[in-house]
Amino acid sequence: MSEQVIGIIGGSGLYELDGLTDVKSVAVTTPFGEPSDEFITGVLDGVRMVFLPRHGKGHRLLPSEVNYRANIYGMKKLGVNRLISVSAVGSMKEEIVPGHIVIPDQFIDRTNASRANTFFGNGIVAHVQFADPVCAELSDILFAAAQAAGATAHKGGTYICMEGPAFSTRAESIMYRSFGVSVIGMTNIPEAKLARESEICYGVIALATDYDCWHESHEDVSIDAIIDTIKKNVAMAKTIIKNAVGLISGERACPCSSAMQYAVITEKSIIPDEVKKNLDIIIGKYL
Ligand SMILES: CSC[C@H]1O[C@H](OP(=O)(O)O)[C@H](O)[C@@H]1O
Ligand SMILES: Nc1ncnc2[nH]cnc12
Repeated sequence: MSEQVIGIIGGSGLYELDGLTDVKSVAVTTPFGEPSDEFITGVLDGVRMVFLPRHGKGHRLLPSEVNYRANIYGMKKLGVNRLISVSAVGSMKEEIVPGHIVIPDQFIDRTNASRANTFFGNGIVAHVQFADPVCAELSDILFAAAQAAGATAHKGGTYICMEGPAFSTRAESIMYRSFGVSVIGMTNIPEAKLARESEICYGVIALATDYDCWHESHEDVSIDAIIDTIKKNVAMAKTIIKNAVGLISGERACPCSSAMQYAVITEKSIIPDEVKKNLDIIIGKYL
C-alpha cells in the first residue's frame, strides 16, 4: 500500500497550517523553475502533510506570476497524492453568501496570459482527460468535512477562472452569471490541469468572500471586504482541512491515479532524453 501524503495549497489569507508536528521547511528544486516558496512538511493526526502558500509568504505573487508547474512538481516530488486547494472566491449566485463554502466540480478557463499549464511540449505530446476536472472522491470528503466543521457548504458548482489581477467589469460579471457559474477566482485552473497530468487527486475548498460586482444591493468587491471575510473564516477553513485529513484513508479508488496511462501520443523512442528526465517524477512509469 502506498503512503498517503496530503498536500495543501493555501490561497489568499491561508499562509500556514496549525497543529503540524515534525515541521520542516523544504526548498525544492524543479526543472520548471522556482516554486512560490519553501514547502512546509509535517504530520497532522498521524498523516504526512505538505503545505505551500500559493502566493508566497507575505503574498507577493500575482495569480499570473505563480509558477504553478513548479508548485505541482514540488508537491509530486514530496510524495503528495491528494492535493487540496484553499481559495478565496467571489460568489456568482445569490444563495452563496459570503462566508459560505463551495466545493466546485467544474471549471471554465478564462485565463489569457501565457500561464504554463502543462508539463508537456518540447518533444512530448500528451492529452489528458479533463471532463471531470476535480477528484470526485476527494470532493465528497471535503464537503463532508465542511459540514462537520459547521460551515454552510454547497456541493458542486462551476468555478470560472479569470486572469486578473483587476477584478471583473460589471458587464463581465453579468455575462459570467449568464453562464450559470457559481464562483469566480483567478488561480485554480492551471493547478487542476497540472495535478491531473501528475496523477494527483485535486479538490477545492472555496471560501466565498464577496458578491463580485453584479449584486445590486451589495458593495462591489474590494480587498478590504475580502480580507475581512477571510479573517472571520480562516479558523473554519483550518477545521475543514483537519476534518478532511481524518476522513481520508487508504488507497485511491478514483481514476486520477492512472489518468496518464493512455495520454501520451508521442512515440517513446523519439522523446528527447532531457525531456524524459524532467518528467521522470511526473510520469516516469509510462516512459
Ligand atoms: C485576494 S483577492 C483575489 C485573489 O484571491 C484569490 O486567490 P486564491 O485562489 O489564491 O485564494 C483569487 O483567485 C485572487 O488571486
Ligand atoms: N470577486 C472575485 N473575483 C476574482 N477573484 C476573487 N477572489 C475573491 N473574490 C474574487
